[in-house]
Amino acid sequence: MDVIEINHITKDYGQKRGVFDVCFSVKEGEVLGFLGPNGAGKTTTIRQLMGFIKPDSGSLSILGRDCFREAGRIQESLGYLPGEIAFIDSMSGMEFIRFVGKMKKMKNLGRAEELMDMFELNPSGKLKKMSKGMKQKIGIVCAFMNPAADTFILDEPTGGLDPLMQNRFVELILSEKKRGKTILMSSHMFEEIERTCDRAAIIRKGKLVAVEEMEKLKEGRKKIIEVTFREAAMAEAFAAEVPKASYQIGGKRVTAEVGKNLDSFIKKAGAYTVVDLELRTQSLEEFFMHFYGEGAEQ
Ligand SMILES: Nc1ncnc2c1ncn2[C@@H]1O[C@H](COP(=O)(O)OP(=O)(O)OP(=O)(O)O)[C@@H](O)[C@H]1O
Repeated sequence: MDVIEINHITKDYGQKRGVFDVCFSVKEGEVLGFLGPNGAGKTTTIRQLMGFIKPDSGSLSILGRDCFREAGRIQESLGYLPGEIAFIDSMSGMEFIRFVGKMKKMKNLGRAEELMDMFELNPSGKLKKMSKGMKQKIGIVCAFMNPAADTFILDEPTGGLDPLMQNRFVELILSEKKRGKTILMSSHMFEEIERTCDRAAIIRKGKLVAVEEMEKLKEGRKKIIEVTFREAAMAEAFAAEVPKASYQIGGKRVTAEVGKNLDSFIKKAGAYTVVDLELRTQSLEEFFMHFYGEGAEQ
């Protein structure tokens, strides 16, 4: 069953800004990563899901309710983490968490306490004196504090968090996923997407360019081979024989993408004196650049 449905939405801000005919859905119990470069339209899409802005055309729904008309009802069982959180600066972190708890009509803050422990957050200080990372932790606590929430929408959830806390965040997502929660999250962090998501939706210049199973994206990554020869002349001669090989002028190293051609690549290299050989898999980030780059619409 699709929990979050985005049906051909367009929000046109002019000068090719906005989102155009975006269409995808998030299934029950799925974690979907929403990826794209700066200004691609991730936040614009998320704001429409939250009912903050109305699409020019198309529609969005969460659990069958229209995101714009029924935003209030939807939010009762939704956890939301905005990209930029508007805090009431005069409050302490704890006062803010209590305030959000009250808005969510929560009877106790047990889950919030657990999350504060998990993220090693001391919320007693004033918000205006808190670092970006601390504020982000407060945002995470507020987004996940309602145990009754079944759907989560997270806009750049780990912005400002250090690597240790990014790891805690990945653990939190995996545990919520185990509980069957449905999660849509936008991110620039390829590692956290790779570790948490079932599928990824990729947006570029306001248009969706791909929605793919994570496993399939991982399989699609190329292998990169780097061979170092004894002499630069050997590297040059070898690079000329291999399509898609890159060779730095004057260098001894040749870098190439390999797939089915691995065997012929090795045999050709074997005709020269090889002093070092390295094989690595393209990172997810390198792989996504192919969707982000020029000509990605094709
Ligand atoms: N209220 C608005 N009025 C005019 N243009 C807007 C408005 N909101 C967003 N835009 C433009 O729409 C485009 C998409 O912006 P959006 O914030 O959705 O991108 P994003 O993918 O979330 O990027 P980032 O990763 O930088 O947050 C940008 O060109 C932005 O300048």
